[in-house]
Amino acid sequence: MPDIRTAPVILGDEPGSFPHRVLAERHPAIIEQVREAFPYGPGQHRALDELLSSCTEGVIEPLPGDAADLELWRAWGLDEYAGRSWFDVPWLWSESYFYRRLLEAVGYFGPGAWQGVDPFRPFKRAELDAPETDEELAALDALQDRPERERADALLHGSLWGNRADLGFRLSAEGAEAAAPVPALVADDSETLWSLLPPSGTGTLVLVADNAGRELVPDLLLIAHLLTEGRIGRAVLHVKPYPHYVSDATTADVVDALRRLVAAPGAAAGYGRALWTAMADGRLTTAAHPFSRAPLPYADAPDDLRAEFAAATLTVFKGDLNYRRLVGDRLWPPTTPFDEVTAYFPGPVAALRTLKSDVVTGLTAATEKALDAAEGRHWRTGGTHALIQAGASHHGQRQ
Ligand SMILES: O=P(O)(O)OC[C@H]1O[C@](O)(CO)[C@@H](O)[C@@H]1O
Repeated sequence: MPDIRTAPVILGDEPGSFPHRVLAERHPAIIEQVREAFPYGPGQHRALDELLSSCTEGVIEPLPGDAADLELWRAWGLDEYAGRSWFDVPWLWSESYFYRRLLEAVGYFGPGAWQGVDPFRPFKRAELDAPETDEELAALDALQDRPERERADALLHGSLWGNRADLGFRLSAEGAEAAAPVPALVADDSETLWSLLPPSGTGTLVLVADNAGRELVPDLLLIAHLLTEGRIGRAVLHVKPYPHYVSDATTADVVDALRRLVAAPGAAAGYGRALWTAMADGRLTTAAHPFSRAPLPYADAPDDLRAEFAAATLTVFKGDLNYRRLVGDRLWPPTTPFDEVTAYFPGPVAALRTLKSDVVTGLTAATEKALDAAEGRHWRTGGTHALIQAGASHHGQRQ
């Protein structure tokens, strides 16, 4: 039985490793991509230049003394990590702080005319407007006559594989969508997941969203189905209070996705209208908790958030980043039981995630062996594999 207290926290300090490449290559690429997407002024260009040299060869700088979230970041470890190399602190922390600094550099926090302008909006919009989104929505028409469980499974898989459409990930994994995933699902607890949401259910689903655009649309379709079919009475969609990790969904992205759905032809509009009505009568709400963008695992969630998770019938975490935060961003032996690493979680919990970083738990030894033999380490980060994990047995104990 793997010792869950000793799995090493992932750092970005090993040249050639996946986390190192994200810090050394992806972050500079994101800076340039954002710079090119907007007619920024000289102050913003200067700030982006400074961020570029800081994150590649400098150290972690503290936040400005008047930053509204300074105290939050200090509580999240800023005092401990300021002055150290971006590569030597926990990778999750380093990445999350990079996005905080990027928003700062483009004037997102103001004051000034650029306050609140999402630097990732053009990429999110392009994805929502893409012909692939039309195709995915049109496919809903053929689903309408199928039995409920079949529709539920199709929408669950749509939400799961929608996670492959993450924009930041595409910067360095072009072609992942076309690759043949073998085996596609490395763990499949969908029976457990459905048993937690029986058709006669009236409970609350908390869905901790990941990316906007082509991931958020199928997430919303899944929620619409669960509400309409009475598998849940309420849903709370957790989004980020600020733009984060390139394509993470904010409330503005939920609005864009809902408007896209109601304007679509065919069955898609019906899902959109059902969601619109559910928002109006309170069965669907969005939440943007500050901890959603914390550089920390969910084991450190504050009491109000833990209470919300404890009260939910099921909490579903979407995507790679949320998975890292749910199980802890550590190099677990892949056979470490999912139930064990989520034992701290205060309620039933599930994860829908395509694999885009080294963290993984809950595999059988045979699956791990087959994947290693076929692909070396690539299966962990290539985005061609996915998992559905669910656990109902938990003790809610803090680690
Ligand atoms: O959008 P997702 O599924 O959370 O994936 C984002 C992932 O991309 C990365 O930025 C690089 O893999 C990870 O840090 C992060 O876990």
